[in-house]
Amino acid sequence: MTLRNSDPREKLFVALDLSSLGEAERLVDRLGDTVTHYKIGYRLGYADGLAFGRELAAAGKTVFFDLKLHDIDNTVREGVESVARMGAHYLTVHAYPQTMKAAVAGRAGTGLKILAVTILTSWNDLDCAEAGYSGTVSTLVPMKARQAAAIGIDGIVCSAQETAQLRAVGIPPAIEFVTPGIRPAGSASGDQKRIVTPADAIRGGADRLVVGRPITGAADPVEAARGILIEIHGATA
Ligand SMILES: O=C(O)c1cc(=O)[nH]c(=O)n1[C@@H]1O[C@H](COP(=O)(O)O)[C@@H](O)[C@H]1O
Repeated sequence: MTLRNSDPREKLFVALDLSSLGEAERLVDRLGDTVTHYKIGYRLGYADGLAFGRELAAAGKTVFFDLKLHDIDNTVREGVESVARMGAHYLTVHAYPQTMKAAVAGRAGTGLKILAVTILTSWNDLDCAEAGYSGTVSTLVPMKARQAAAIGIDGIVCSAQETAQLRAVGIPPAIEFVTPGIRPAGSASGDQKRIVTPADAIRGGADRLVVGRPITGAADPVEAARGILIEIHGATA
């Protein structure tokens, strides 16, 4: 294992789900070198966060734009081309075959990695049924992950509850497993329904953990991030 791969910070994306640029800048300053990987989603992204993401990338941070794209092929491909020019490292799309194919075409020749969101970690089997799916989480996530792998997607977003099963059904190690729904023991689950602790996520084969409120909502975010990094380090083989 290389030194770089053994740095637990490589495995933690902090979700900057904050309401303003000022708040995000203050948190990033406070976290300093403790955190190297950031995710920017709807809340901050639509509040000048995309330009901030570009600045973070220029400052050497790894930046994940969580835009969860899903639209007609042309719009997805051209949108991905624009994101690739912003210097972000990761971008999410929903794991529908046409959307994933368009995203892979849009990022061709760039360093941008496309992550496919399978079934949201805030969903359980009842939510899948309500949305019109005939399958369950345990059948839909592998189906979508296989489709993503065949299309050439770089990573899969799922719960860490599913990662071991996905490797067992042949999703190759080159495809990263990026897992939200991470909750340190004793922390509030909020709207997340498929939660896993940081240590169990790593032991189960997650490559990267996405953590928002357990860090952004903590009285001491630096201490919360450090606690999660210690758990990741302790669980890394
Ligand atoms: O694509 C994502 O990042 C994502 C997918 C998913 O299935 N579940 C999920 O929670 N997320 C994101 O991961 C973050 C989780 O935040 P917390 O629940 O606050 O830790 C949020 O920014 C979500 O938008």
